[in-house]
Amino acid sequence: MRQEDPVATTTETDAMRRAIALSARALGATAPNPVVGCVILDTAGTVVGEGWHRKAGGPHAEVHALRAAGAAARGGTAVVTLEPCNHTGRTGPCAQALIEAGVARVVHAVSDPSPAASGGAATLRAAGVDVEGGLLAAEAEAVNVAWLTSVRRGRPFVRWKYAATLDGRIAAADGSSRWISSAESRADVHRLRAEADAVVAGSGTLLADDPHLAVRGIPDAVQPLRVVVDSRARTPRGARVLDDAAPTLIAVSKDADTSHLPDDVEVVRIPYAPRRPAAPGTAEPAPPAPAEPAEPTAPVAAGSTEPTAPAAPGAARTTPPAAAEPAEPTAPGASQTAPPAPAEPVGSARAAAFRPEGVGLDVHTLLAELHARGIRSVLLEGGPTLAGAFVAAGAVDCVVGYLAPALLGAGASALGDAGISTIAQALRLDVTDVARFGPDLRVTAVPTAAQEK
Ligand SMILES: NC(=O)C1=CN([C@@H]2O[C@H](COP(=O)(O)OP(=O)(O)OC[C@H]3O[C@@H](n4cnc5c(N)ncnc54)[C@H](OP(=O)(O)O)[C@@H]3O)[C@@H](O)[C@H]2O)C=CC1
Ligand SMILES: Nc1c(N[C@@H]2O[C@H](COP(=O)(O)O)[C@@H](O)[C@H]2O)[nH]c(=O)[nH]c1=O
Repeated sequence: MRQEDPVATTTETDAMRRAIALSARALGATAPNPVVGCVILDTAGTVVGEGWHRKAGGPHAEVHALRAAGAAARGGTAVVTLEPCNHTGRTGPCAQALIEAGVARVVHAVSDPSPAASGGAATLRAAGVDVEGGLLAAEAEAVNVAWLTSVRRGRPFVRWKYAATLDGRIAAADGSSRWISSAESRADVHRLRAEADAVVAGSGTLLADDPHLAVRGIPDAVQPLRVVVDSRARTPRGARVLDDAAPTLIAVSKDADTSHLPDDVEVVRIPYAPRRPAAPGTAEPAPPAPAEPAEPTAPVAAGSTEPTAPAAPGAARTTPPAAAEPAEPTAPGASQTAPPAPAEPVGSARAAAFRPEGVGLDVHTLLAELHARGIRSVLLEGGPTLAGAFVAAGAVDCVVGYLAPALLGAGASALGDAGISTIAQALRLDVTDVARFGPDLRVTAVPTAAQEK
């Protein structure tokens, strides 16, 4: 059934468009909070105040906008992308602030789905304020999709990004992959990193590429938490991901030896994944499957067995000074620091042989751990083995593929075993956007609604 269009003036619709644009300015900077924008119109419909929520713990969008409007807000309209909050968190309830400012009408786009903060519309109505919801809801939802998904699913939103040739290869037969996509595409990836709270890569990618995974070339970007999913703690001491450009977390198994890692590297222990059957025709042997009891995770400092206090929500990120983009290695596999150990083949059977349980760490527990740290959006940068595990776990909410007009004919394909063995099980997607970046195409797609769990 189609929802009734909200009753709103053209001025209010224009103001909502502006509020949505304002909210997008803080993407990647507000975790664990949503992005929110607000515009205040006076009684004549003139814009008298604007604001957006800039970071967790700081004033909400409505408060910024009301401050800018001053007395001109009285009798006016607040146009806001999310239903005003109704609770006292680190700041006071926005519904109350709007009532105290004498606002006569509130137009919001999206209702707040979080149990703690919802109810603002009812509070406003009870105080005699005219409230209208649903204006440009789809546009506002699109900007806030990560936060809204994290509230609805109780885990971070996951955007899986890869760069492939037109024949679907993400690396050549020798494992080299730098670079498949163009400089323009790679610059866009830094924007995706800046909008994410965490960037996640597997140990295969770490060992093959020695990736850096921080945001480069975007001044004032809030750096995401770099997460390496590395059951056996094979991350070498000199890995680029361990520099101080951004915080880093190494997720290892309960029994991994982390003594070689620098003392200040944060390590979290995650249980192994339960075994899942390999798709027919894949090299991965299916190990026996003892039930891994669900375990609480305990963050530990590297080389220590003592749990350390998890970072406060929203505290996982730092804002270092804008760093210049370092010169990229041009030779395949060439890195700027001590080269890491040679990579194992993609989906290595040897790696599986180490473990009596499933392949790698449990994706759900990993995401729960990140959620508990205030992470609301994850950019999964592969590689194909880890991406396959995320797809198999039903934990990919959006796919961003950069397709380069090149052919390789051999080498790893974009996605490893995802537990899909017959065409009827294909994970069908809806394409939501196609764009050009230099010579490449960027295709954005989301799982079709029918398959959403
Ligand atoms: N073009 C592109 O966009 C990209 C290309 N690449 C290329 O991909 C190749 C590396 O691919 P790949 O080896 O698949 O790398 P991955 O990054 O997917 O790492 C796979 C490894 O991650 C570890 N792991 C931990 N938990 C899990 C889990 N739940 N499921 C699966 N694996 C888990 C396993 O090793 P362990 O148990 O020892 O931890 C596993 O072998 C390189 O050639 C690289 O250049 C990589 C990323 C992007
Ligand atoms: N090869 C390839 C990509 N590879 C991805 O980028 C990571 C390198 O990140 P960084 O070291 O921070 O530049 C690498 O580990 C892998 O995840 N990405 C792309 O956009 N295009 C490409 O052609």
